[in-house]
Amino acid sequence: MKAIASAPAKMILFGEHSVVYGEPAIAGAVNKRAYVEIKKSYNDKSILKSYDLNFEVELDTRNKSYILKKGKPGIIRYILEAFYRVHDHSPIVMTLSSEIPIGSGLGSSAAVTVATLAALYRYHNIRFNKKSLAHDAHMVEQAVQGVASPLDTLVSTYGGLVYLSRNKTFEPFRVNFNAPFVVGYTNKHGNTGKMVKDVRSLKNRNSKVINPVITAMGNLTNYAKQAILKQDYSKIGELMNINHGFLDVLGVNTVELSRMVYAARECGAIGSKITGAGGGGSIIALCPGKSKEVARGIAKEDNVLQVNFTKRGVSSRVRM
Ligand SMILES: Nc1ncnc2c1ncn2[C@@H]1O[C@H](COP(=O)(O)OP(=O)(O)OP(=O)(O)O)[C@@H](O)[C@H]1O
Ligand SMILES: C[C@@](O)(CCO)CC(=O)[O-]
Ligand SMILES: [Mg+2]
Repeated sequence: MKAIASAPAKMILFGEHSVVYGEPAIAGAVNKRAYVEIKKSYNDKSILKSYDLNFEVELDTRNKSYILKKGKPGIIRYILEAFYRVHDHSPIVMTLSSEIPIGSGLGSSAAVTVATLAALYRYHNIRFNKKSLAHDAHMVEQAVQGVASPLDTLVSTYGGLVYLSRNKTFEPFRVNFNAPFVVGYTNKHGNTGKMVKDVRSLKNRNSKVINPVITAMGNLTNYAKQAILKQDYSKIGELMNINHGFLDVLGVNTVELSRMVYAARECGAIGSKITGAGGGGSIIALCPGKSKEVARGIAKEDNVLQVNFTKRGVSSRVRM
């Protein structure tokens, strides 16, 4: 018997970082996924491995520890946190494969966490639904990162384009929003846990300056919600540019991200901004009628990822 699960990456359109302080955010699932398979091990060892990410770990479930046979511990921490919450001591082999660039602001950690938990629940025949899964995945991200909003794990679980409000209710957008975005990413990775902590200490050191910025980011997201409902691309673009400026204020911008953001605008994007935690990672550019030009402009020095929004969230099953 095998348990199989997959979950999508996400793109944050508005509200990264400010969402950690309870401000609203808008994000959508995209058609790049993380896939997890869990099956019984035929020796007494439990192994977690990924060919894509080039790691292999032997689990010591009784001591909640592990031996790293190959690769970097990074993303493994999310998988282990999920395992220790659900798994017993029975030996298994878990394989992860992922189409999502890691540490690039596209929610690789959330997708891996959601897919791992869903596969574990299937493997152990534990009842779950999207609400409980999104909650549990958020707990895992929070445990690993210290601080995390529920946004990434919600989007990865439910799929679609969603608005997370100030009181943490989340609403799917009822419009068919197919705005043409180009994603650019650098080879320099960000680390969400570190970026969130850096923003928090900047905020603590300069609260009277940074607190109003965070509130303004929330207000901006609410304007953006209206603009999306009206499919008003030029307003969305204008708000993306302002949002990028605020993220720069929070200190999560980098030379590479700036380079991509301005290259995109020069090539005809009507809005461009960091997406995700920053410190490396990705930008998104809204470029109606100019996608090819913008992709070419970014690709001169960085990488382009072709993505589309998807309604498909987590998916899981058991195969005999
Ligand atoms: N090559 C790698 N192999 C394994 N883990 C990695 C590798 N590169 C980065 N990591 C780890 O992967 C994790 C990525 O999660 P993180 O939340 O930082 O990024 P993300 O989810 O892709 O972006 P965001 O949270 O901004 O959407 C980090 O813990 C990082 O240490
Ligand atoms: C930076 C952040 O807002 C988004 C990371 O994709 C962190 C979080 O919401 O947990
Ligand atoms: Mg993450």
